[in-house]
Amino acid sequence: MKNPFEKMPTILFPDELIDKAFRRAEKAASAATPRGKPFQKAREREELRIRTVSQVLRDNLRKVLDRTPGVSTLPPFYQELLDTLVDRDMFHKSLASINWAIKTIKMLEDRYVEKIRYSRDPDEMARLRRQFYGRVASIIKDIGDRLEYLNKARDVLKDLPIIDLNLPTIVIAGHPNVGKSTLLRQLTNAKPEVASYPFTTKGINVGQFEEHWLKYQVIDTPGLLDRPLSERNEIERQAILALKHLGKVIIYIFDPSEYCGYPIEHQMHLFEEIYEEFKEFPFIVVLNKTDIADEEKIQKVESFLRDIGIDPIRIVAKDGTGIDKLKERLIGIIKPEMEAIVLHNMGRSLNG
Ligand SMILES: Nc1nc2c(ncn2[C@@H]2O[C@H](COP(=O)(O)OP(=O)(O)OP(=O)(O)O)[C@@H](O)[C@H]2O)c(=O)[nH]1
Repeated sequence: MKNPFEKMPTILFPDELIDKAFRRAEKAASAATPRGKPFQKAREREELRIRTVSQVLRDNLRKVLDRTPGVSTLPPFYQELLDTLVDRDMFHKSLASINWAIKTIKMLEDRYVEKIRYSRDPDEMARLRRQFYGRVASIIKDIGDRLEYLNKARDVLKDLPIIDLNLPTIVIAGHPNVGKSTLLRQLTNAKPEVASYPFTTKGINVGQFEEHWLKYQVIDTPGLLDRPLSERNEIERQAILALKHLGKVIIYIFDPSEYCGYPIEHQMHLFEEIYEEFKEFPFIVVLNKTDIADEEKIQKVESFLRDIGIDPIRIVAKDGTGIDKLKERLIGIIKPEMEAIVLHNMGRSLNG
């Protein structure tokens, strides 16, 4: 799945949109070759102007509606992100007002075409057509603020991360510099794609790997799961909530070498916070940089973890040591769940 907002079109300013419609109408009217008496020719031209203006306006507005996903149809991950970035209520109201405008313009079109059909006076027809122009122009101006709001929302939303919501997702956490991106590269065997994520200047790193015909997605969100809760603002908390809709397993990385710049006591403290925050998730904890770490520090972290029932894995992300074991553990957690989902879906399609 792609970013669901990727196809949202830019919307013209109200004046531009109105001008465009009126210009098209003039072009259509002058290209037409109506036949009959003068009042019949005039009628055909005025009718054509009205229909064209209505069509151009409605087509442009319809495009916005068609290419903007309805909020309630979005996966929870994107709904959560939407809430942090734009006002969901305003977003919804803006779309509703476009819908209203489309219907009202169509209604006016039909009404004015009918009025013109009853007339035999070209001057009156022109007056009616101008009246129609005035009314549709004011409808477009009325929704101008809403259109502008959607334009701004689009600029923000089109940059949301491209994450495959169908893949089981593994989220990496741990202090800065403990080796998160090194592990991601090692696990996914590919240069991770850096997608922009609205809460960090660094972007989100996304990579995938395949094992036993199942694809897995690994993401690292620098700046998000590497600091204590108290240092996070409201938006970051919301972003973490969004991650919760996405993740299946958390890999937490310790750096017992302390080369990352954080003493192990700090790392244990952050771990406790993240462990608490994601308590409904399975955790896999790795001890990285065991090639350069003191055995004593490694054991200290290990015994801290074992006390809370976690069996950590020693790795060296830089050269791949321990990665196979880590993958095995990941697959052991995710695969049965994925298989259960596949069986469940197969059962459903067989029964229905
Ligand atoms: N000796 C050793 N160094 C490692 C290992 N894994 C990572 N490093 C080094 O640790 C440093 C930090 O690694 P990164 O992968 O950039 O760490 P990070 O957690 O992604 O950092 P941020 O994205 O800034 O949070 C780099 O210089 C890596 O080369 C390891 O297993 N052993």
